[in-house]
Amino acid sequence: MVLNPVISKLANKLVVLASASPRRQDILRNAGLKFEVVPSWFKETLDKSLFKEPHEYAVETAKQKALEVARRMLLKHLKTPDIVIGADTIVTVDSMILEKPVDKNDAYRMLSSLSGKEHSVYTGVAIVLCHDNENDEVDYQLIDFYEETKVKFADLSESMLWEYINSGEPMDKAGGYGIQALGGMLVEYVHGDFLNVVGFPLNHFCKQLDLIYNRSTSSLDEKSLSVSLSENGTESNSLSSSAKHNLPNSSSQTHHNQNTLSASPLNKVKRTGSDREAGGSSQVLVNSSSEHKATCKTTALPQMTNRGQLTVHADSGPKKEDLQRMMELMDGFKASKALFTASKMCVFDLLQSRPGLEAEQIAQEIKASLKGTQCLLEACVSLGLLRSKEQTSHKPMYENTDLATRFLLSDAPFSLHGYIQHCNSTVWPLFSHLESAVQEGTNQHDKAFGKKSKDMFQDTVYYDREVKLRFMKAMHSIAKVTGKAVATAFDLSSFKTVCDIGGCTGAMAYEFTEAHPGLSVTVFDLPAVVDMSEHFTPQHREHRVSFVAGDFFKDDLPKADLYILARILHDWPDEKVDILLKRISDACRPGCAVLIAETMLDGLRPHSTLQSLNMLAQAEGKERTQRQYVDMMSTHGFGDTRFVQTGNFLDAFISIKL
Ligand SMILES: Cc1cn([C@H]2C[C@H](O)[C@@H](COP(=O)(O)OP(=O)(O)OP(=O)(O)O)O2)c(=O)[nH]c1=O
Repeated sequence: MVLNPVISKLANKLVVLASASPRRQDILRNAGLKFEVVPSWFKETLDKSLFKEPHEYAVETAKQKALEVARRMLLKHLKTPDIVIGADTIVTVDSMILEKPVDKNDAYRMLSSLSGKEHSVYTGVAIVLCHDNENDEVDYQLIDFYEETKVKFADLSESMLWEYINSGEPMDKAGGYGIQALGGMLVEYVHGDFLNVVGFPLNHFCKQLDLIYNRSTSSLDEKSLSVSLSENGTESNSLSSSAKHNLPNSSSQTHHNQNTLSASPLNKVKRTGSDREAGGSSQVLVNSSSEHKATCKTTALPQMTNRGQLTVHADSGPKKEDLQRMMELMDGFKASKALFTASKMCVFDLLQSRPGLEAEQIAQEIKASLKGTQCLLEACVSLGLLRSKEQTSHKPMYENTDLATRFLLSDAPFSLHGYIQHCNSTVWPLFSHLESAVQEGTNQHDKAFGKKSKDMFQDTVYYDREVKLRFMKAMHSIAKVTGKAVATAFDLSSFKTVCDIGGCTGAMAYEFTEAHPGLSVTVFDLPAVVDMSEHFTPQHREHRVSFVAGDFFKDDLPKADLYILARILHDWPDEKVDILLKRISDACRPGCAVLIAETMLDGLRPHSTLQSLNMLAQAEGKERTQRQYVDMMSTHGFGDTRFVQTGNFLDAFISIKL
């Protein structure tokens, strides 16, 4: 058997999957591969008209995804992965390339074009192999291939199409369908690798690994394509251009369902910096084949010095995009505070009930100066929160944008008003002491509010009715916005009883009972919280949610088949997480499960890393990576872990008690 020895060759390597696709993660994890997930930031916007064949587009996109991550890991995280895997799945029909639909109408357009026809699904895969060499450089090799699978759809009626679209399944999938789930019902036949349709051609991938690791590597050097990593993460020479012009020997031409290995030769990114380089353009050394070496000059390529520092060499002045980015970063706090202020002064609620008011009228209503109100309204317009319309009097009138209507009204179903007030009143003062938080490694309640926090929640949140209510409203609004995505992330049909540990107002619990008619949920939280939970009981909902008061570090946990920990573990340091997980593990029989919803640090997305800083300044904990959670869970006898990136603020994973 070829597959296991191949996967085991990667056991001690840092393997990185440059993909946010939960399907790809599942396929590779189920094959026994251990890897880190670092989703690529490469935007899938290559000009399709430059590619002669659709699969060339998928391969090129996969390459750019993998190269972007390889380069970012090297430059930003000072960590050299051994292998980075990128992939891109597209559907093609009638000479059209279909990617993920942007909205329901787009999904309709795609699915109706597939109805009753055979189409092709291509997944392009790129494997970037990285090696540190003796000269403190990083050598790269790039291998790519693609796989085609043919799929035939049945004739789809309008009602079927819309029922399927309204299920929500099409939205994050190429061609607007998921063959592995409800979309399977639309399919008459599949010719080729099923997993290729789901997002990753596992068999072909293993064959390529076999060629890389189990056969002679000389073939890697014999191919004549070269690649270097330029500043914007795109390749600067022959590989990408060959794909575009479809040259003979191009990797994208020769790989269709074959086991042939094609790879770029060794490419070196110099890590050593010198005075000479600091003054001029930087160099990327490229061995373009075993026969000759080429030196490819690029400008402004960030370089690692031998002390691991990053230096940027620029020939010209600062670039516009860089300045723009710096400006955005420096202005970030001003934008947040403008949002918080307008929200606190109820500007959005006012304009919802009376759209089209002028600045003067708004100033009167919110009891503020005209000058200040004008500045605030203009800022909100520039941030996309309000729209202004010129009148003949030249005085603009204001109304909410859709974004404001959806998230900023105090009574909207997905209102973030409560969370924004918490950010304004609690997080903002804490963040003004971030420097101390970083120096001391502790929360800043003492400096920001004169509150020592021996018992964190009791001393910082629940000591005062108003502060407690504000905190509960914040947790309530976040749980309402994230709840459905978490509740529907997994098939929970084998569970009957759920305990939502630290479930606060029950907002998450209600989402679970709504999504799963067979479930009943007990919310377990401190007496101070349970006392006030009836303020948040939703109307018109079936009530399979009950509340039990207790301290999850001390009191008996309610019995359940499934324990939910949503935004709980990030509050606590590892020692306390261990205590809590042990208590849950003791309460679980084999087959019971824990569902954790947190933002994961993998990929170092700003939302997650900033949330981790937030936990530092506000609590005792931090955000963690998938790996860290898996390790914690396995210490307490849980395994068979499945992750889902929900696309919402929270990611989710479920672990089963073994
Ligand atoms: C056709 C089809 C696609 N898909 C999915 C696989 C991919 O996740 C997605 C295609 O989009 P991709 O752009 O290939 O991948 P992605 O955006 O999900 O993740 P990333 O770019 O970070 O790698 O469609 C299915 O899950 N089932 C199907 O039947």
